[in-house]
Amino acid sequence: MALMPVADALAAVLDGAAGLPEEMVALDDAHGRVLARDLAALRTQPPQPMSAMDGYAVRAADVAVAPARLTVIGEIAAGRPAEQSIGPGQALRIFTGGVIPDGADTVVIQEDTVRDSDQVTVTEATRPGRHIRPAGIDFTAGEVLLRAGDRLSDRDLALAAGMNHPMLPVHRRPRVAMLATGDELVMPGAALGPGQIVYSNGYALRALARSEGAEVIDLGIAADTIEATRAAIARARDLGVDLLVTTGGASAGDHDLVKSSLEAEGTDIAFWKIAMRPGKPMMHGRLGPMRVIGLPGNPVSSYVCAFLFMVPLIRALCGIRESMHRRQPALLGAALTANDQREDYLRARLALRDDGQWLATPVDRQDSSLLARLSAAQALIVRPPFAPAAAAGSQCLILKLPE
Ligand SMILES: Nc1nc2c(c(=O)[nH]1)N[C@H]1C(S)=C(S)[C@@H](COP(=O)(O)OP(=O)(O)OC[C@H]3O[C@@H](n4cnc5c(N)ncnc54)[C@H](O)[C@@H]3O)O[C@H]1N2
Ligand code: MOO
Repeated sequence: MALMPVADALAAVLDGAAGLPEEMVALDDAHGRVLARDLAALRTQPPQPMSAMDGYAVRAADVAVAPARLTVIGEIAAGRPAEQSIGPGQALRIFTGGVIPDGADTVVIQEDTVRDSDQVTVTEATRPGRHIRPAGIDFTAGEVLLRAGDRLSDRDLALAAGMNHPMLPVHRRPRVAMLATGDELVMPGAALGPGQIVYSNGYALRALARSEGAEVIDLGIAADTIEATRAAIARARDLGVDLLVTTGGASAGDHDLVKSSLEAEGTDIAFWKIAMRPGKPMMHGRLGPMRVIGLPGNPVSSYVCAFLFMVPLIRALCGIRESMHRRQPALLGAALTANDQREDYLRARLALRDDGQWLATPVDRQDSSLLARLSAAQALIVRPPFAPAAAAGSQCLILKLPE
């Protein structure tokens, strides 16, 4: 199979991916979830005109000139509206959030008054409408304030509560199974034998998938045999996950068994090998309703490919409207040589210049096994195939990595 352009590979991965079925969740469980339907307010906020200050509800005509002496006929607190209305020469003591009584059309703050038993002297003249929040100034019943495809922020939850929704319709989380392959892998903390490598990839990939809203099932590490790899693939299929992500065993070596195992289980492979660096031996396919992303084993390759392909796919399955990463302009912090046929994703440090522009400086080594450089990077510099040499200070495009 020829190397596939990155854009075509991404289109293939996202083909037909849409929000999973809807479920209702309580507000406290809805943070970061994606709304499955537009959400209209069930009430008007505020429902009636309310005072924004502690003071006195009065008739503006009575306090157009100061000082003005008025008779206090009662008190209004938040949640306890007045039963009486006010007439000429009268005032009602009111507190923040209290409903403006009939007859009143302005509020005088208590700092501008002197109280003497049931009399109050207003010391500053005022005008109509002061310190009154009109009914519906925030929103009105029936108004659509949150939309299908919005990922719910912390502020959105407060708004949804204010709209009087105790539960929200959200898309089901995608279930993502993660499978590592490689006889050389041992768990962190173990004593390593000759040639052994600490299993690291899964920690970044699982955190990345979870932070995008997926529920992750860890299938552990499969031994480098067709039988073990096939059994793990079959397990993912039987669990009914939406996506299986494998790492390692993707390239051309005698022990790279993922592609043949996927095919033996009946996976329809859409592509294998992309024109990108890092991450050339990446594959994608479908096994019935389960999507499969086969990531290369090199730690940087697996992460960069997961960031570029798995993240938009998880977002699409979560139901997010805009699932693609956005490239941003930056200035190059170092000169680059001309690129070859593979789209390059260079790990780079980011600095904000005094003029507000980002400066993206590639880390000193770009080998796809270097975890320390990946961890030090905050962005990827994207270089199209055959990009000409570029001078330090010239424009480039970056993708910011998660913080
Ligand atoms: N003849 C060729 N050789 C290679 C090619 C090629 O096209 N022709 N492609 C190279 C590229 S590019 C990459 S990337 C790697 C990817 O290979 P695999 O996906 O088969 O990965 P492995 O061989 O299984 O592992 C590579 C490397 O990464 C380590 N590894 C694997 N899994 C993990 C893990 N979960 N945690 C930490 N480290 C892991 C593994 O020990 C190897 O060192 O192939 C090139 N070769
Ligand atoms: O794609 Mo590999 O990731 O170049 O090392």
